[in-house]
Amino acid sequence: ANFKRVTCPDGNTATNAACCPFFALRDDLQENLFDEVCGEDVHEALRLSFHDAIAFSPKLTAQGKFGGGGADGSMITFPDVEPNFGANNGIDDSVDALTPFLALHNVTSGDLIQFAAAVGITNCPGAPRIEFLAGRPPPVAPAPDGLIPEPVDNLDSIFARMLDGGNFSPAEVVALIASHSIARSDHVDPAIAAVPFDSTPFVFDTQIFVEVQLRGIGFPGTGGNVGEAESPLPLSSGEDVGVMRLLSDSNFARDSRTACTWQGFVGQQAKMEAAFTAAMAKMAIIGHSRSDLVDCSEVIPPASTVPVKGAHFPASKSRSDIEQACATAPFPTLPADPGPATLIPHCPDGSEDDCDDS
Ligand code: HEM
Ligand SMILES: [Ca+2]
Ligand SMILES: [Ca+2]
Ligand SMILES: [Mn+2]
Repeated sequence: ANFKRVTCPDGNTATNAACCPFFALRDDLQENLFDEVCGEDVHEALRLSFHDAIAFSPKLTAQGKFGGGGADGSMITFPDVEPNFGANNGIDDSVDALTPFLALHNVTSGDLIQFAAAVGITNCPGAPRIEFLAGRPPPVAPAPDGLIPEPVDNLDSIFARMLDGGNFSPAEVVALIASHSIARSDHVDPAIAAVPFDSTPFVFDTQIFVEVQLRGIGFPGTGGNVGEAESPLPLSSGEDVGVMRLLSDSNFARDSRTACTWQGFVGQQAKMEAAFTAAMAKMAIIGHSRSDLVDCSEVIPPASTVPVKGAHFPASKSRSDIEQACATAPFPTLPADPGPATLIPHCPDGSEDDCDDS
C-alpha cells in the first residue's frame, strides 16, 4: 500500500488527490447551508441522498429500458424532470439549495448529494460518521418515474422496490428508516408543515422506533391524507403541529418480516447507528462499483459529541400504549417523560421559538 499523502492546492493533505475538492466543499456547506446544525437543510439533504440513489432498477434494464443511474446526481443535473415526480414532492428545496455549490466546487452532482448528506448528519446528535466515497461520473439521463417508494405502497411492493433498487433486505430497509428520526413532513398533509415523525426531530435517536409502536389515536392537522396513519401524538395547537406517522412506517413496525428488527432498535443507539452506517454505505453507491470510487471519508467531520437522551415514552404514554408485533422479544422497559405533554422542539437548538428553520 502507498501511504504517501498528497498536498492539495488549498494546502490540505489527502490520501488521494480525488479528495482535494471536498475540503472546501465541506466547509462551504457547513458555513453557508447547514450552519453546523441539524436543521431542515440537513434533513432534506439526507432525504435527497435516498431519492437520488434508489431511482435505479436492474429489473427495468433487463426489460431493455433505462433503469436510472442510481446515486448519480440526476436529481440535480435534470432539475426539471425527477423533482416533478409525485414521490419527490418537496425534493426541489434540497436540489435548489445544493445546486449553487456545483458551480463553486469541482465535484459531480452525484458526489455532491451523497457528500452533503454525510457531512450534514454530523451536525445531528446521535448520528454516526458515515463513509464517503468520491468519483461518481456525471449522470447520463433522468431516472424514470415510479422508482421511489411511497408511504401508501404496501410492504410487498416497498420491499420489492428496495431489493431491486439497492439489493436491500427488509432489515436493511428498517435500518435506513432511522433517518425518519430527523424528519419533518411538509407535504403529506396540506394543512400543516414541518410535522415531525418523532418527538425529537433534531436528534438522531431511537425515538422513531419507540413512538411508531405506540397506538395511533388521531391525525395531526387534517385526516384522510394518502399514506398517513394515525399518530400517538396528534394534537396540534398553533406552532405545535404534533407528530405524524407514515403508513409505511406504521406497517414496518407491525409486519412480521420487520417487527422484531424495528423493536430491536428501541433504546439500542449503537446497534441502530451501526446498521444505518452499513445500509447507507450500500445506498450511497447504488449504480456504481465500490472499486471505481475513492475513499474520501477522511473529509467527513467527526460525529456530533452532544449527548443523546435515552429512549423514553413521551409524557402521558406508557408500556400499555405499545402495540407489540414482535413475537419473540419483549418490549424493553423505558422511562416516561414527566408532565402532561412532551414539548416537541421547533428548532435545532431544542427551543420552542418561532425559528426560521422550516
Ligand atoms: C422506504 C420507504 C420510505 C418512504 C415511503 C418514505 C417516505 C417519506 C415521506 C412521505 C416523507 C415526507 C416528505 C414531506 O412531506 O416533506 C419523508 C421524509 C423524509 N425521509 Fe423518507 N421515506 C422512506 C425511506 C427513507 C430513507 C431510506 C431515507 C434516508 C436514508 C429517508 C429519509 C427521509 C428524511 C430525512 C425525511 C425528512 C425530510 C425533511 O425533514 O424535510 N426516507 N419520507
Ligand atoms: Ca439518481
Ligand atoms: Ca429523533
Ligand atoms: Mn422539509
